[in-house]
Amino acid sequence: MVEGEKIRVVNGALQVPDNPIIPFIIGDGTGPDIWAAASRVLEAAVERAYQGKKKIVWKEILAGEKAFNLIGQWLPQETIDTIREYVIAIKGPLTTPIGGGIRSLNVALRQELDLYACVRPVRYFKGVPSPVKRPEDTDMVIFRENTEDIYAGIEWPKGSEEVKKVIRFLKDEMGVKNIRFPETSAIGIKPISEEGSKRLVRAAIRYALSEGRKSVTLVHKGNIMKFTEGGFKNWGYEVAEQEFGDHVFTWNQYDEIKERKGEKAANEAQAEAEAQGKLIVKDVIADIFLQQILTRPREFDVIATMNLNGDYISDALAAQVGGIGIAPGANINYDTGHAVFEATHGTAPKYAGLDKVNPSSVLLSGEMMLRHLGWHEAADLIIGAVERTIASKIVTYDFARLMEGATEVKCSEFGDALIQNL
Ligand SMILES: NC(=O)C1=CN([C@@H]2O[C@H](COP(=O)(O)OP(=O)(O)OC[C@H]3O[C@@H](n4cnc5c(N)ncnc54)[C@H](OP(=O)(O)O)[C@@H]3O)[C@@H](O)[C@H]2O)C=CC1
Ligand SMILES: O=C(O)CCC(=O)C(=O)O
Ligand SMILES: [Mg+2]
Repeated sequence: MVEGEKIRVVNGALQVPDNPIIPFIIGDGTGPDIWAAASRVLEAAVERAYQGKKKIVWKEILAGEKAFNLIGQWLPQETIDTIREYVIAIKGPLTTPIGGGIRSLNVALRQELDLYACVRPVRYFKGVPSPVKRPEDTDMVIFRENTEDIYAGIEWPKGSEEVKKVIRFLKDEMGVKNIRFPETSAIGIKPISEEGSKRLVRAAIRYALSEGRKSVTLVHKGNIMKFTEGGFKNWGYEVAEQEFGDHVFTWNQYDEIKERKGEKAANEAQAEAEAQGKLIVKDVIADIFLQQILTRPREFDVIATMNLNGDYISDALAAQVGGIGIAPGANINYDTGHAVFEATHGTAPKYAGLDKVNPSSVLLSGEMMLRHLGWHEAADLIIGAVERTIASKIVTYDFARLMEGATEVKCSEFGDALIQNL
């Protein structure tokens, strides 16, 4: 019998008791190692911040290999129902086989619970080894659409009756002539909707305004995928202009002024908007964006993008501030209040059970969770502990191999060091 109380959503706001029950999924591969270390740090931070007045009551829920081995199901309905009931959860990584087998359980959870925003902050901790000269210039928050795009999993394999039917339909009824090798093509579908795009961009803009961020950049490949990724860009500007009015200035507005009054007037309008502290909503094509985050990261702040772009961008940006070992995230539905916190990285199978990898990503996902609950004091303690531990050069293998004079410690020992530094 688990003691504790449920978190509730009342009139759109989270009501967090002092002893909230928080379901967790331990995860596959390195999941058990990082969860063991991170959960101890989270508990210690809460204890230190509130001296027993607040306490998390963990409730394990099953998914992935553990669920399959115990009850023969990869993602039990009970797990989804429990997260729905308890509102907030945290999870370790889950394995997805490549080229066949089950579809991603991570994606399934996001879709089942309609956790439409994958929020991944990317910030630098002093002392972390990085491949770029000024890693501190990278300070961005990715808002990745989490329920649509090719992650909808609508695809058919080469040679199947289904793919033959789809190709026949495309050729005979839709007049499609440019499937280069129809006999040997697999086909996938990319749904991108106005609702899905708008709710994601809306969340990104609200976040940017509430956090005093300077810009939201819509990242897309709308030059090639005109109606899907191009639609995302257009709907993004629409939501910015129609719903946030005077609080924003968009590059769409810039273009309109430029067309009517010339470039000088458009530049002046943007400069005035910036001087007034308005949020700049701009867009960039995804390929050049991947260059510019390296060459001029200071120009980017909050990023709003679709599912696949967001997946690539998350790992690329994580590298700039020290890698996937220190890359947290959250999957959030801002309308229902449901949120599942999880690291950006996967199961890192070659390190499973070695007590080796960096637990910081799942720990910092927990730190995001504490902030989400309004437990800022405990969250601040964790940030301080990460800063101090890295400054003392006590680090896991991923940082140690790139640092001079570092003491390499195990995953669990890094957890111990963090607790000492709380
Ligand atoms: N949300 C989720 O649950 C996710 C699940 N996955 C799944 O995970 C599985 C493995 O995916 P893969 O592509 O190998 O990606 P992973 O992120 O699991 O691992 C790739 C590499 O990243 C580094 N890494 C990962 N985690 C850590 C950590 N905690 N500390 C330090 N370094 C770390 C390691 O680098 P190095 O080798 O340099 O030491 C590792 O070999 C797949 O089944 C995939 O589908 C993937 C992403 C997210
Ligand atoms: O579901 C998976 O296996 C991969 C997910 C992923 O890469 C991500 O969420 O960033
Ligand atoms: Mg990924």
